[in-house]
Amino acid sequence: MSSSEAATQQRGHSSTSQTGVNVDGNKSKSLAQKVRKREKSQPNLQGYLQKWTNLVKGFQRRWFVLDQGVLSYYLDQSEAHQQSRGSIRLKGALIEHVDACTFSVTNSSGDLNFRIKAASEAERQTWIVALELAKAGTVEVASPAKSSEGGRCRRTRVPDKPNYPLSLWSIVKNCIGKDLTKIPMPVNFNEPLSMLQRLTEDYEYSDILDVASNCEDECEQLAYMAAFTASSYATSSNRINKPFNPLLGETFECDRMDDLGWRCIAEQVSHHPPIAALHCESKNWQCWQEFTMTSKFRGKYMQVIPLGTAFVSFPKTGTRYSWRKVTTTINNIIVGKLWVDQEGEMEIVDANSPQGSKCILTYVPYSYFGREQQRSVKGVVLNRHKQAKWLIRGTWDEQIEIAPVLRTQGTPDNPSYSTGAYKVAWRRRPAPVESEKYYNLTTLACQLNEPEDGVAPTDSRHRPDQRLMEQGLWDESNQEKLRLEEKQRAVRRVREEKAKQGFKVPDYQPLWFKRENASENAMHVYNHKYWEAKTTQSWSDCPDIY
Ligand SMILES: CC(C)CCC[C@@H](C)[C@H]1CC[C@H]2[C@@H]3CC=C4C[C@@H](O)CC[C@]4(C)[C@H]3CC[C@]12C
Repeated sequence: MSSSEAATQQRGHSSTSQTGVNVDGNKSKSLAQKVRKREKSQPNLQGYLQKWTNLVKGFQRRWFVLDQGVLSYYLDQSEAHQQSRGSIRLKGALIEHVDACTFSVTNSSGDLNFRIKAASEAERQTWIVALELAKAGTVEVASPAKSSEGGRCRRTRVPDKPNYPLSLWSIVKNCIGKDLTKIPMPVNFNEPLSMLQRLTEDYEYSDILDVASNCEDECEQLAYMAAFTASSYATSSNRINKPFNPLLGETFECDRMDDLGWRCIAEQVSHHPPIAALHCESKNWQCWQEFTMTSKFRGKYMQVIPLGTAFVSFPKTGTRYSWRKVTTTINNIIVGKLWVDQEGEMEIVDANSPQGSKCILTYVPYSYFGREQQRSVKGVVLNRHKQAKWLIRGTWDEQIEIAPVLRTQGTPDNPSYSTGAYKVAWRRRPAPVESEKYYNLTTLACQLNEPEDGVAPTDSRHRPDQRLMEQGLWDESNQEKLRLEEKQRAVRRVREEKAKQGFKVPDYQPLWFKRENASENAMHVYNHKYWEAKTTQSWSDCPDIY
């Protein structure tokens, strides 16, 4: 029996059922009546209960116990390890389903307890019933919060996507062979996020990096890295809208130090070809990447081949890794429902020594091995002597499991392994309720474009066409988009004119990144000036791009 199970039983509750919570039959009947009664006076209740059920569904293997007013969340042993920063992840999961302000999370010696803080008396009542339903017991829900504790209160959704049908084919049929970023497209196919914001979503499952940062075994660390790289594709399974192509000099900051433990800054450092540079930091790790892509539109489908490299460094273990992203294919451009696939081989290599250990991951394309293999990811971690040490299996849209290799048999060309037990290194959080109405955005994604005071004037959140689009004003947005693109072209023309007249005109100089040629592949790296500039609001060097 795991310790959590023991704890559960000690308190006189039995283990979880399918929905993660055991509801005593008789009790739930009377509670159901109670709910119906309350519902009459509180039409909102059903919504809360729906949210609650969805929340619980997401945690099938976990435990919920109500004890003296505190709803405790227990992890079984294997996950306790995986979620050493569980409070954050837990909070993240909860934020997906309920207003961020209704929760505060505390981490007490191994167990994770969360208290529910209601914003109003009505909401408090609602939670009492919801919790009673989930588990019989006396519940005490804290009274309305005076001020929101820790972290600020963030929005949890964006306006619904309006329905203005337009045929994609009618727009792109004359563009076969062209690059996606060069095809002029109305916002009807967009999502209300810039590519800078979309790339920031790579850190949605940053808790995997926190776990990896504590791995003493480099090969195990690499296995977690595999899970992390796969997790960044989760959203692409149902997000088939085009992010806004950032303007040259556009930036995006995302400071989630207070609740998620990281902050990220991104800048569009080149327009032709479009290149974005990102830098994300936390106390346990640092990540940076340069992203650029080539894309080919081939008629029925379109392929995006990302160029550029992503890096991670773990100060605690002194390790650094790098990898390149795999090819994304967007299918059914002409007819049918659009769908996205990932394919290719990804090598996560030791950035300190090329002879070091590495992880080889294969994103298996659809149709290769039939339906059961859809979206599957398989891989192996090799140590510096090329011996297999960990196996990785799973899918990029659901979960990744990892297991240590105990013995290798067979021939070098056709090895077979016996492994220890597989553990879940990453599991996707369930989609927020009704997200299909708003571009299938996750809660984090919704919060990325939330207006915020004090950010740079070049921040994606100030981009007017993107804001109008989010608000559903697509005609106005399309007009603005044309204006901004024209403004960008005008700046470029002036530069070209000057060059023609023999003036020496330097290329655009990024404000927050510098081009580094030290390594064999030149790339833009962070110059560590952004957050300092933010504290003093020194934005005078920012270009006027909107
Ligand atoms: C014609 C229109 C509708 C096509 C839309 C294409 C969209 C869905 C494609 C174009 C470029 C793609 C992105 C390319 C690279 C990455 C980086 C990776 O770390 C996560 C996925 C992500 C972010 C892809 C998501 C899907 C994407 C945004």
